[in-house]
Amino acid sequence: MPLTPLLQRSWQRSQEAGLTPAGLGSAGPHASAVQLARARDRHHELIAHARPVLEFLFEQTRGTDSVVLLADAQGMLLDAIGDTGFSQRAARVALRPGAIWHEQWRGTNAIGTCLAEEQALVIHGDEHYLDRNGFLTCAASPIVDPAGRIIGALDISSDHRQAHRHTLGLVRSAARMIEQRLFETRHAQGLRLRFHSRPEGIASLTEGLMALSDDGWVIGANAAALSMLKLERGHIGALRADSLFGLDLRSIEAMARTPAEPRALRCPDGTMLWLRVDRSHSIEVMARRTDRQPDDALPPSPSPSSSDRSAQTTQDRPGQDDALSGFALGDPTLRQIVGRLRRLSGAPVGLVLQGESGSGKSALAQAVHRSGPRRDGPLRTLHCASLDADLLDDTLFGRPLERPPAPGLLRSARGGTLVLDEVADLPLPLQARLLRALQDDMLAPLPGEPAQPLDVALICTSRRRLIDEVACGRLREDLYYRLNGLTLMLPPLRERSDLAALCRQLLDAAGSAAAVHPDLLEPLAHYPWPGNGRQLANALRAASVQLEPHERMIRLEHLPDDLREELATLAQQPMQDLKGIKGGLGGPGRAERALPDAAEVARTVAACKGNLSEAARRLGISRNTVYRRLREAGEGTAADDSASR
Ligand SMILES: Nc1ncnc2c1ncn2[C@@H]1O[C@H](COP(=O)(O)OP(=O)(O)OP(=O)(O)O)[C@@H](O)[C@H]1O
Repeated sequence: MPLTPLLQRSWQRSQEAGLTPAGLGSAGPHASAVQLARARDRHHELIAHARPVLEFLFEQTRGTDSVVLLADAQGMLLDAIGDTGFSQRAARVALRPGAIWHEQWRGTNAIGTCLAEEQALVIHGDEHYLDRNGFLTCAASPIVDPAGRIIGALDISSDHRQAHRHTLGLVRSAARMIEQRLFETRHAQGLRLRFHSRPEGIASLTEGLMALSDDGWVIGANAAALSMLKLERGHIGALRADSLFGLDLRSIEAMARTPAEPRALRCPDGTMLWLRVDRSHSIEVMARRTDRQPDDALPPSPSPSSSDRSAQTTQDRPGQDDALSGFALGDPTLRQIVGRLRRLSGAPVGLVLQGESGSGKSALAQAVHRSGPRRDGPLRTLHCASLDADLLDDTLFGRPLERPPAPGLLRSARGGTLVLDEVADLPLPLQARLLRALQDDMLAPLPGEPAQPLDVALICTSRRRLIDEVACGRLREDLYYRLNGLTLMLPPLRERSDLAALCRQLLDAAGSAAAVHPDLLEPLAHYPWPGNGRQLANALRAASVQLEPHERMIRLEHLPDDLREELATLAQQPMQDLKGIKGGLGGPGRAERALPDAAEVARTVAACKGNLSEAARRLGISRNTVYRRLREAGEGTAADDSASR
């Protein structure tokens, strides 16, 4: 059978992974029930949107010996629906939730290969690398999120005698349905642009969708939009709508407010557009490409200077240009968080901010204070993890009997805000004392002064979930309920869709006029950022000082060595992992020697005193894989502490 170039590449990867066509008995990798539950929890949004589509596909294929599958971006099966008889047969080759169909484990197969090749495809019969999968014919399509990242794959697997030419089209369309649902949810509140070469293509599965941030940056686009505008994923977050459509944001917003007939527009590159505004304040744009040359790619728009941007922000969001708006850069989760904080503003409700180290909890706490009615009052912070019990007591409650008396933070924050950083690190006796003060809502009087009401807004931050701290006895339950009026979980940087905007903000804050080159945004978006915003801010600061005086764009070569190294490792994964373990081609089969599991990785990291780089070296895998394994084992938080080492 002549191999297509795609199959050649995939077979080559399978071979390099140490697989042999007759290999892999029953010992293929399979997530434990706990790991599967965690993965399903992590991907709950994808699963929720995919489930009705899976059911729809199942209806289309019912009675044809088929199973419909949903996988995550690593090829782990998250959901499956199929004909009972065939499902049992499929389960024998691990076509069931928890199995991992990444090419490195199961060779050429529709799910793993579509993820590796980033395209929809069919793998039929003996095109599968492993003989045992030869009875299957499978069609799969990647699923891409609004930020342009592949987040999973959809697959229909059938008995190879049931191969049908239309299956690939069906899977591809179904994947688009899921992507559209994700898009609508993630960008329900923002401005949305809809493109098509024909007016009747609007709202069809082939429409281009684009979402804009409040200040006009492109923060989401589906594959059709990128293809119609000849853009790449890296442009998401790096372009402004006005540079694409020749319309300033005010005009777009004005149209969004008034229902109107579609309006013709000509883009700067000659593309004809029709713009229609609907009542739900989304915008529909119909695009007709004119005689643009194929290589006439849209140039990335130059980033406006920070002064341009701040001027525009002030104009575009009257009354909203406060410290909190610095967190609404385009990521839907953060936008929702900011919305909830604005509604909370000034209410006497305890606020708890949870999130990984460096995800911006302290920065957000400061922004809450600066944007609320207590902004003119004091802002104080107590770092509960960094002081011993006596010092904490003195710092929080003061030393009233001393001459002069030391007031303590509870008193000095009166009329303002007190941030309790890592509140569960307060020793239990101090927690009891704090609870009493909060319940009394009064401060013990200083000598010669009357007792005073507390009058302090409390914000607690924690890297761990406070409810878990209660469960393990580190935080008093009664204090927890007193502190916890509204709990918000900040997303880790790797899950945010506003990386480009955050880079600009951090560079601005560092006083740098530099910008991140669009080509660099894609690798940065795939990096897991264990140190979150803190790590990004440091990397950008370090990179910006590497620029020559005539340079403005930060590129790969300007990044710190360790980050560059990790990005390079990441670019080579998963094959790099395999090489580290197997010593390249010809090594023993995957079934005999697997990647170290999460427990082994956790043990090695502990032996290396939390130094992830050293653990990676000892295990012969990349640091990024170490990090991923720790997260699988639920130990990401512990690793965060040492991740910057
Ligand atoms: N909107 C933002 N999102 C993420 N990071 C930000 C943001 N704004 C600023 N940062 C950067 O991230 C750094 C870390 O932020 P911050 O100290 O608030 O994190 P944290 O979650 O409180 O971390 P830790 O738990 O380690 O104390 C800041 O100093 C800043 O450089």
